[in-house]
Amino acid sequence: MTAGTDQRPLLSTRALTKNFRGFTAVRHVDLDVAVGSIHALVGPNGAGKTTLFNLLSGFLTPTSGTIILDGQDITGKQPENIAHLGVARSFQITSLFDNLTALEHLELALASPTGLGLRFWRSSRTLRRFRTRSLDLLDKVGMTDLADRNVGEFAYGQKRALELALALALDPKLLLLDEPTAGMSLEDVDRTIELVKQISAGRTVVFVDHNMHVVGSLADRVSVLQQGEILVEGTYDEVRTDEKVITAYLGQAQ
Ligand SMILES: Nc1ncnc2c1ncn2[C@@H]1O[C@H](COP(=O)(O)OP(=O)(O)OP(=O)(O)O)[C@@H](O)[C@H]1O
Repeated sequence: MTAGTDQRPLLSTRALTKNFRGFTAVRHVDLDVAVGSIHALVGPNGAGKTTLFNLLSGFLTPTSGTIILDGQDITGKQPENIAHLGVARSFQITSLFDNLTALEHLELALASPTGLGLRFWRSSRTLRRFRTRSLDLLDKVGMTDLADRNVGEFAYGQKRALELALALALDPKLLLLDEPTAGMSLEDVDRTIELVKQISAGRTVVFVDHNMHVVGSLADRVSVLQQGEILVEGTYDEVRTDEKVITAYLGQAQ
């Protein structure tokens, strides 16, 4: 977090809980994410990270508990409403179209009512209104050269960078990144770390990643989840030396 950053939470959950037919995937989670911070969610497989992300972005409705965004209760709101309130999510599973160019993806995203979906057909004249902003977003993720190329030709790392640009199209207050470096080469991982640092300027980021190099390089705070609960929260150095965290990960290794 940069010096002088406001410490007020942009996002808070209280006793957030999600049950799936008797199984509790997220249990009484109290999470505070400071304005302007980069916050990592880590934990062994099945700890509840994806479920928590789905709750924060409205893709799942909590069984109980509350989610407050910038002072507003967003518990139980639909994903489109949450997106409108300034929360953007980049997905782990790619949702790009091979036969559209990078520029077309961004123009469509900007032209759609929520900025997220590509569901609405728009005339090319309408889309051109979004060209400058689209090029600006491509520039932010270092993809200007690829603007007119079909996404089908892109390498995996380039597709993930385009997804980041799409997530930025809404100019979100809060950016949720689901495993931004999953499946990447070492080189792409380092490029993505730099990219996330760059695009996080002026916004708040929550991300899930299994790669501890990524977590250590990016996160101001780290919450470690285990069996749906927050086991430990702190800086990367605090959590990585914590006995409970070491035991949780050793348990997984065994
Ligand atoms: N729709 C569902 N119905 C029933 N159980 C579910 C559902 N979604 C998730 N779960 C269970 O909830 C638990 C938490 O899953 P979740 O995907 O949130 O974990 P995770 O920390 O994201 O794991 P990973 O690191 O492997 O992605 C798991 O035991 C999973 O099987």
